[in-house]
Amino acid sequence: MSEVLDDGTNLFQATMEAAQVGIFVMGEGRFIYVNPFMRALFGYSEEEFQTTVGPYELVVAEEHPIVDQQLARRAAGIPGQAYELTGRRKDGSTFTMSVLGMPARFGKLSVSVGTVLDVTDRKAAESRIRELADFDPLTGLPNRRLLHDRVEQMIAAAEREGGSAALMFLDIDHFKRVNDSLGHSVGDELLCALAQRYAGVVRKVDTLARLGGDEFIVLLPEVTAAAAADVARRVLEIAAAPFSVGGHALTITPSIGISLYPQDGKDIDTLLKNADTAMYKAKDLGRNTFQFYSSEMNMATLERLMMESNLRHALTASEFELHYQPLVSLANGEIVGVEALIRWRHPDLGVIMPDRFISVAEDTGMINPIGDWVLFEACRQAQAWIDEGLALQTMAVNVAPVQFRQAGFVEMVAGALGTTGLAAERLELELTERTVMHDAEFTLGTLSALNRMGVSLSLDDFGTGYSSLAYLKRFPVGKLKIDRSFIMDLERDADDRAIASTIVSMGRNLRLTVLAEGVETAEQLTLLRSMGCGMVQGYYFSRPVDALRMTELLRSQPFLHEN
Ligand SMILES: Nc1nc2c(ncn2[C@@H]2O[C@H](COP(=O)(O)O[C@H]3[C@@H](O)[C@H](n4cnc5c(=O)[nH]c(N)nc54)O[C@@H]3COP(=O)(O)O)[C@@H](O)[C@H]2O)c(=O)[nH]1
Repeated sequence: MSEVLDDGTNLFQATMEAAQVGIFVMGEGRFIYVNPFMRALFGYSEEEFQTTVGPYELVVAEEHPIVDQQLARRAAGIPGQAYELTGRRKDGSTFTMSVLGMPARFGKLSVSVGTVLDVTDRKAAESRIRELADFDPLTGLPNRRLLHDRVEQMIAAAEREGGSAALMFLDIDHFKRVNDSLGHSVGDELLCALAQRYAGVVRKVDTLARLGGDEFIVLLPEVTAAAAADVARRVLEIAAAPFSVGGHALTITPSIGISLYPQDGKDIDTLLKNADTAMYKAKDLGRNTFQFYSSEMNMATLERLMMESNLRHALTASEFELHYQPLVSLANGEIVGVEALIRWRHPDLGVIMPDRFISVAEDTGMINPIGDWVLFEACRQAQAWIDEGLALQTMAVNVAPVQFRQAGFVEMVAGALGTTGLAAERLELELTERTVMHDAEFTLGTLSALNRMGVSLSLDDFGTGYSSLAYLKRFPVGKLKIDRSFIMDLERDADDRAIASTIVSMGRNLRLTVLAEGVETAEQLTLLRSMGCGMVQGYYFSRPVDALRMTELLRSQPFLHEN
């Protein structure tokens, strides 16, 4: 086929044969000329190129549309630019090639002249360079440069969407000793094994990077402090099991520092610096632990973690107990009921008040079994007092929102009453205004079912949320408890007096009992009585007391003379 182009000097032939690049001439979609280098590159003979092998045979099937496109452009006389394709040899093996085709004319013949280069090695080298630029060669993890990019991306997204993040600085305690005593290759192996374990703890969206030496970073986008603490705890756990490296069983511990975006820094350098400072705090505290940069976060998170891990145990270890506070009738000073209030008697920490653990119990789902226990225990105690002949009309029990909305709540209440023998009319469930108004139609169904059973319902913390008066009329509620915040300054604050008095009148008009919470002084009592409030509860009469003391109060009825 070379005769078509040969000017008779053999110069063309010699040049083509010496070229270390594939050169081809194509016309009407088939090869007119292919130089020896190109024939060797693809493994086809000159004859095969002349007869059966066209451009499609030289490229993997998925890239045929690109071939179509390029052929069309050359046919239209459009000059080409080098592009990359996956070449396919006669033996089926593939390689990356760079192809450049140009439209040309030889006499009357319109052709396309092109070159083909095998760029497989160059591509591999480029990717290796990229890898070296972005990844740590020992562990294959992102390096400082790539971490920098990821943090910047995270900050840009968080600024747009108001998100949060945590940056965790992990440093192996006494790593130098491993290198010094067992050599660097054992140290390197240990780092790789540790990196693999760390990788098992983080999510896909997180970045685990190695800064160098024994320093690793974990970037956790979209996490709360508690979730970051949870990850840190898991990192400590997974690092604890011994490593088997170079024939040695090695046990290591990390120290972890955590900085939070945006409160501890709004750029990578500040976040890294503060996480590093926190990591040193962790080392100072004896190592194998984590620390937040800000100390308040440590206290809050540690307390929460302690609560979370101890709450479940507390129930089975019978660490909860109920205290009771009298509900006093203003008509005659009689203790007509009691409110059951949970206490956690922790073996090391002493008595923990509900404000410190109820929200944790709600978040972890533990509120359901705890709430069930409270209900059962309160019913049992109420029936025990009644069996003793004590006049107890009402046992009031607090119900958390999550507990109220759990499936089977009504059945659980029925079960507690059935097991303990307490009459439903003696049980009063206290729900906050917010719980009740959250999903009013759902609430209405549950309240009605409880009401049909004979259980009374009371609206706790009344005045702090916002009740729809229309719903208030429809809900089968029997009592409003004026929130303590309105009673606290009753003597001094005219607004509080107006609010309390309005709630009392509204309750009376709706035929509801009104109870004022948090009564601490005789003056408050006098004011509430003048407003026509029906019931009171507060330290003025008694703090919450244990069952034994409450038995004495119920027996002695010491406030009858307060009337
Ligand atoms: N879901 C559940 N919530 C519960 C349960 N037990 C208690 N709680 C809720 O925890 C909050 C704090 O309760 P506690 O520390 O027991 O405080 C109660 C009283 O001690 C306090 N009180 C009563 N009188 C006074 C007073 O004169 N002054 C004053 N400073 N405090 C007083 O009020 C709390 C009772 O409040 P309330 O329930 O609104 O009637 C509290 O929100 C409890 O509801 C439980 O078993 N489950």
